[in-house]
Amino acid sequence: MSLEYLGESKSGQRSPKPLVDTKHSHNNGKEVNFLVLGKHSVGKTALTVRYLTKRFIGDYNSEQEMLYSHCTVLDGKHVTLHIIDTRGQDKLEDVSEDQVRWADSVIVVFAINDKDSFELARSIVEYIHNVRENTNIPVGLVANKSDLIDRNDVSDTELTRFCAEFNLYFFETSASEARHSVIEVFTVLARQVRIMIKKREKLTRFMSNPAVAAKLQIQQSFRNLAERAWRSRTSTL
Ligand SMILES: Nc1nc2c(ncn2[C@@H]2O[C@H](COP(=O)(O)OP(=O)(O)OP(=O)(O)O)[C@@H](O)[C@H]2O)c(=O)[nH]1
Repeated sequence: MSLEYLGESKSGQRSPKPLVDTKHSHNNGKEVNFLVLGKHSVGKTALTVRYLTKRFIGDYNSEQEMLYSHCTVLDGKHVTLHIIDTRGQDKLEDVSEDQVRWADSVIVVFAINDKDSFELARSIVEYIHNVRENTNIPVGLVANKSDLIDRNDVSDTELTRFCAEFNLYFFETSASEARHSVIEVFTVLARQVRIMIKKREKLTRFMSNPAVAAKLQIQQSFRNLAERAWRSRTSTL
């Protein structure tokens, strides 16, 4: 495993200067961009650091936004994960649209003992959905601090409905007590990103095949002819 710290930003504006080039290059899924969002103190840094270093420190610097680059092996293939651990949002306006566009996958975190953090997570998910409407990216909803189970403030029904509505990958994690739950978040989402990229590439190859393009064109011409015939028939009636 190699871990490389690439940069930091103290900006908390809606569209801070991106830490990385926000133009997308997929490299056949060899690189995956993760964006970690959520209200202050829900455990974004704890989750990210736990995943990268195996450690739970307990006290983190919340002033800085960090970008990490991490090489790992996923399903037998080398993959580099770029992870932006954001500073934490107080309101939706603190989310950077540039970063949402940069991401191949977004991890939206809330803490189970903080109902407000769930409400903000809800708004963030809706925002991602609007910004990325044409590109279906895997979005993970992470209920962190699951070790504080007796202080759970968010109902299962509410969660199930929300996840179904937005097609979210749901995870319950405890950065402090269960590293395996944290690994699962990054592994499942990175795998989904790779699957989606492969599907998109396959479709692009299929569509760029001249025989397929010609067939589609012929089908479209028939459709246009049929539509014209139908229109002229209905206008004479
Ligand atoms: N009990 C418990 N505490 C946690 C867990 N994860 C994080 N914490 C604690 O929650 C507090 C906030 O954690 P951070 O990782 O700094 O949260 P953050 O979302 O990065 O916060 P900002 O950077 O301010 O946005 C710290 O005191 C952590 O020790 C967890 O799974 N369980």
